Amino acid sequence: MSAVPALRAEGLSKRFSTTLAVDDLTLTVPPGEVFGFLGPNGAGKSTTIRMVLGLLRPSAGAAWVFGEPVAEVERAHSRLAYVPADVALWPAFTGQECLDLMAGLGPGTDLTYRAELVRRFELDTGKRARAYSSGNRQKVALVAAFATRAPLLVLDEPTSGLDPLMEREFRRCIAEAAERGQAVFLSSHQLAEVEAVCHRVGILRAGRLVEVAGMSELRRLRRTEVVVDLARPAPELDRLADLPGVVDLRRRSDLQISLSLTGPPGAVLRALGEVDVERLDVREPSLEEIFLDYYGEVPA
Ligand SMILES: Nc1ncnc2c1ncn2[C@@H]1O[C@H](COP(=O)(O)OP(=O)(O)OP(=O)(O)O)[C@@H](O)[C@H]1O
Repeated sequence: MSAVPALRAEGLSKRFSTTLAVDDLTLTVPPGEVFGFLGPNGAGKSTTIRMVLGLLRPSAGAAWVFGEPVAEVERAHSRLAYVPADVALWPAFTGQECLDLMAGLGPGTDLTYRAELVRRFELDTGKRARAYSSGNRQKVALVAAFATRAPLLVLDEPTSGLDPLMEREFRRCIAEAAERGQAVFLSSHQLAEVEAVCHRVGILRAGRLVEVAGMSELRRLRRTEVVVDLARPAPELDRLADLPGVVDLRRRSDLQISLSLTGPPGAVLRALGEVDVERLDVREPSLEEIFLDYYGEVPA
């Protein structure tokens, strides 16, 4: 395995008039690593990726793909495949024609794997691209990128239009890519997604990389919001506050409590099993809410 990083950024910055969209970003992604690039809307993820692709000139700093400066577009792109957040395809081409065109542009395509991916993503490649939904356009771009087996995959929020079954397929493809030694740079604003597929994650906040963490460190950011509606008052639930992993227990009324859970739910579920619960609402907070909780403010 090459010792040269798949992706390296050094002091990478981009200013748009008064907005410092990316501020002094330094990071390294070795070959074979799935790196999650996490941040709320507007944090600077797409701007970073556009600089990495050579589509946008940095105001300061530099980036390299397998040692090639990203400004050397042809050489850098011979080692990478890219899926943008908003996939645009040639409207009059069928899905198959788009795939064939993309296969001719990139670093080479494994046609057997591509056929397998078309099947797994249930992509109807006979349709014209203009008739595709945004999710289907995303699938075409994902199939084309995964089928290249490029040593670096750069994916910018690639699953925003995918349904849960396809999201599962996407996660399998990422795992397969990592097993083959490909590096993946995955931008996302979904904590659950990066938690499922990434080895390491960088958190971007208002253009600055505030943290690079392994997945176990990231899990401390994770919490579940639980709201319990009761059929009748249950004052004994006050003791939930003493259970491990329960934070911020609130009694909203005689018949409703809410809490945040940071660990396994077993103890809470057992306690709830002993009272008369009418409705249970469990949800993952958005990344914005987690930031608010963790940093005490919503990123600008
Ligand atoms: N061409 C541009 N001109 C001026 N400002 C821009 C431009 N492109 C991006 N920005 C600003 O830079 C900041 C970062 O935007 P960017 O699109 O990189 O964020 P993001 O993390 O990708 O967000 P999202 O998840 O919404 O795609 C935002 O404040 C945005 O408004």
